[in-house]
Parts: sequence; structure tokens; C-alpha cells
Amino acid sequence: MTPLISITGLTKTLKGQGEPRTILAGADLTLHSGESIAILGRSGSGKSTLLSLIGLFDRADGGQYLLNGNDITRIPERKAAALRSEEFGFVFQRFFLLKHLSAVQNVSMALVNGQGWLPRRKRKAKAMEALERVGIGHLAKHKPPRLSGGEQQRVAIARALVRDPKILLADEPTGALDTETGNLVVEALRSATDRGCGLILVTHDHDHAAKMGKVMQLTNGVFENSNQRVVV
Ligand SMILES: Nc1ncnc2c1ncn2[C@@H]1O[C@H](COP(=O)(O)OP(=O)(O)OP(=O)(O)O)[C@@H](O)[C@H]1O
Repeated sequence: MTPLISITGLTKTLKGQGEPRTILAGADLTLHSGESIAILGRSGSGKSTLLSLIGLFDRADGGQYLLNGNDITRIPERKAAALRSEEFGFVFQRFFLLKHLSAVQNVSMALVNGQGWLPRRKRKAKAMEALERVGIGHLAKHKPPRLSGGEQQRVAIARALVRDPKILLADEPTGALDTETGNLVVEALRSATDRGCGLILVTHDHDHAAKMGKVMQLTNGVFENSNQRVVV
């Protein structure tokens, strides 16, 4: 089966004010439908940089990036923006919820500017379903200030899932949460793979990483152990 993502020899050098710095020096990664990958690496090792290349917020300098078998290594921004909204869901350490809207309204907002118009009632039904998928359907009417950090992050996950992305990218989604709450969030993310979504989780937490199907360690701009499979 064609992988969702196939990345080979990806390189990225950042040119700031000082000397150019090579962040990625030939990273390889393959993600299939229904697969989950954790990316570990010390602070500054380039995990977020790699995720921003995968999520098409930025482009690599070299190497190859195939999405569903199509070469998108040098895709122009207009096409990248369309792919970002069609193919990807994003979850970050910060939740970015709108405080004055309820949980279900925050999730339905993601359907307002999508491909294909949906009437309000259908948007709400889809948003409710997404909240139920992450175990917080009963909190649909609550506004973010009344929700715990873990609950807010699960609203953010529901918002990412409501558009049925093929790939979910999560950048330290448990960074602001305690371990137990983080476990619920990681389980909510992992459960997305049951429906065929591919998941890439950037984390510092080895226990959370071990819940993914595969763990990859980013060191000096390359993956150390890209063939290592973790049995959970
Ligand atoms: N726009 C930029 N210009 C110059 N350097 C940058 C820029 N963005 C990131 N960097 C540097 O690139 C390196 C990789 O950053 P990145 O955020 O990808 O690391 P990370 O592994 O995600 O780190 P953390 O675990 O702390 O989030 C860091 O040394 C960072 O300082």
C-alpha cells in the first residue's frame, strides 16, 4: 500500500543572523495509514522543524517528500495551503481555543471554512461526534475556562479530528499537562489511528512515546533507529 508519507534524506539549514545551522541532515520517515510514530529528541534537535516541514508550513532544502505517493517536496504555497487543510490535523502544546465559545462551538468552527459547505445542524452533529470520540461529549456545552487542561486539549484534538484528516500531527500536546492527564490525551490521539488516520507525536515523555506503534529518536539531524519497533 502507498504510504501516507514517505520522506527520504530530508535536509534543512536555518539561516538566521549568525552562521547557517543545519537542523536536519537527511531524515527518513515513512508513515502508513493507521500507523502511529513518536518522535523523541533532546530540546533543539529539530523535532518541531521536521513537523513544520511535514505539515507544509515550511519546505525542505533537499531530499524528497512524497504525500500519498505524490512528490510535494517543492510544492508552491497556494497548493500547500489546500493540502494542509484537506490532509492534516494539527495539535499543539497550547490549545488555541476560543474562550467565549462552548466546546462544541469551538469544534464546529473548524468546519466553517472547509471544503464543502455544511448546514449548522450537520456541523454541530459532527462536532458532537468528534467530542464523543475523545471521551468528552458530556462537556460539549462548557466553555474553555470551565474545563481542565486535559479536557481543553481533548477539545483541540476533536477540533483537529472533525475534518477527518488523513494525518494527525501533534507537537508536544502533553507538554503543559501532568502525567495522568497526558495519558488521556495520548489515548485520544492514538484512538484516531483506529479509523486509519496516521499519527506523528512529538514528545519528551518516553512513556507516552511507548504507546505509539513506533518510536524514532532524532539526533544530529537524522533518525538514529528508524527501524526500531516498540512492542506495547
Ligand atoms: N526561525 C529560526 N531561525 C533560526 N533558528 C531557528 C529557527 N527556528 C528554530 N531554530 C533553531 O533550530 C533548532 C531546532 O529547533 P526545533 O524547535 O525544531 O527543536 P525541537 O527539537 O522541537 O526543540 P524543543 O524540544 O525544545 O521544542 C533550535 O536550535 C532552534 O533554536
